[in-house]
Amino acid sequence: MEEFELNLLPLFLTAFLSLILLCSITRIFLKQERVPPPSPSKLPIIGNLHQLGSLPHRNLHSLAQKHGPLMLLHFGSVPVLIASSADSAREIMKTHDLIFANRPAFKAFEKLIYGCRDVTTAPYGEYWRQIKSILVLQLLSSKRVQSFRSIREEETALLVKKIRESSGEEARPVNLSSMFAAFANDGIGRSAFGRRYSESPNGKKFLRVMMDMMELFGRIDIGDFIPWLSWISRVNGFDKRLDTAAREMDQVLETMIQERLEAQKEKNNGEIFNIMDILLEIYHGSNTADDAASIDRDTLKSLVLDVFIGGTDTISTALEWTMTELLRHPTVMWKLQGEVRGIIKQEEEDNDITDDEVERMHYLKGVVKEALRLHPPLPLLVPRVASRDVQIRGFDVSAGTVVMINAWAIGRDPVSWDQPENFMPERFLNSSTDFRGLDFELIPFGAGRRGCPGITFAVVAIEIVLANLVHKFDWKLVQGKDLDMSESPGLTVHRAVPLLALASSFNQSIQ
Ligand code: HEM
Repeated sequence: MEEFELNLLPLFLTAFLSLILLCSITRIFLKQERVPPPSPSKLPIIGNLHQLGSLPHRNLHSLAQKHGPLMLLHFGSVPVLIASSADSAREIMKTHDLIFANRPAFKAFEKLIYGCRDVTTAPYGEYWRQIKSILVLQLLSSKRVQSFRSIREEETALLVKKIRESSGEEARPVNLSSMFAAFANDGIGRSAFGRRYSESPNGKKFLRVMMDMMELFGRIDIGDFIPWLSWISRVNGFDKRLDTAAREMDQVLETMIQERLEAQKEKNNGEIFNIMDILLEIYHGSNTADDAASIDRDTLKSLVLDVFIGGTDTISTALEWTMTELLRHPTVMWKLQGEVRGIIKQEEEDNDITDDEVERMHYLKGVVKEALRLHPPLPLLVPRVASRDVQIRGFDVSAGTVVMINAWAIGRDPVSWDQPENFMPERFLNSSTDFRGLDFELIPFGAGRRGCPGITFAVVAIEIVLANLVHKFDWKLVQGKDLDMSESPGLTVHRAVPLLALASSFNQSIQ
């Protein structure tokens, strides 16, 4: 028996060693089979962070031209997938939308937005589904956007008045950038809180803190990418700035809630007409919508921030770039004026342009699409993160990889667009290509589950402003000055220098 056991030992040992060998070979073999997307070379510790520069969409576009439409970069120790073609965007936001439905939890988001309790930064899951449905079905539905029509019309009329006044008899240059910013702030302010916030002390503080927040969002916090260097943000004051902005914003929002509750008591008519009113109803449990979920106070404030952060800078930037392109392309401007002035009948000349009339302005719609193609306000959209391992266009992408989609590069991709660098709204006239998330060559609003819920709100505002500006004025560049097309760094990419133009009032009846 002993002899038998002894004889078996070498056999067991051989079998055991063979098994280990087999496992190792299989592992090596499987590892070799994993094909990561191509990567530019990186530096120790910082990875590819140094290649982002101040305008990452442009630098990533140049890198993609060398390495392909799917690249794997490393920001510090974090793998970041960059998608720069319509096909790769489609795979991420349509084929594998669920896997990429999460957002990375950056520290600025966590600190500034109540631990990511808003729709934009909340992790994908039941909570996000509930609050997104509040935004989509209650705050930004087509019906609700329609109900804000009088606000849009009044704010547009005010913009036209300001242009007339600031231009004067002698046609002084008008600063369109600052006027568009005021239009977006006041339009959203009135839709959200029922009043123009640029007029009250608390509102002014709100706008100041909001600007601070936007600046902080646009910064790279080194600790998000190289965790052992997170102490730098404590030393250089970044953490303190985040804490101060979060505290100040909370105070301002609390004051707004109190003001709104007081206003409701005074009126005592329970009339619901703005976003804060609806949110307060949901918060107090008196909302009667079928799917009304309850929300706590931090969620209420986070949703207000969603509307402000999502809507103000983006709308004013879109207007700024569209007018820039119109001023640089007088033939397009002339064609657009022809369309708008042809539809607005002479006797209505001083009346507001209606939504129905705008619906018939097909060239205007082409102009807006073309401007958003060349100048998506958020050129890298809002980052997503892979929740599990997945293959994209034959490449292996690991769970935890952050994903950035370069909508700016996709809008200029010669594979999708003829003469991509040229501003040609005509390209949309006989085309069904739209920006609502079905055509991946044009995705200024993103697509899929995490797509922008504010498209209708934004587009009707942009269209009505442009229709009025080209209807009521003739426009020229400030004499002798070519338009500087530089972009300013940040999450939302504005013009680096304000847009100045000459406006002269147009009177249809004397033409
Ligand atoms: C021209 C105007 C606008 C542009 C270009 C724009 C663009 C975008 C983009 C690119 C995203 C990310 C989409 C994705 O990950 O696929 C987004 C998300 C979002 N936008 Fe907009 N947006 C605009 C206007 C608005 C407005 C007016 C609001 C609200 C009033 C708004 C609220 C939001 C929110 C809450 C999200 C987060 C959605 C989510 O994560 O589920 N946006 N927007």
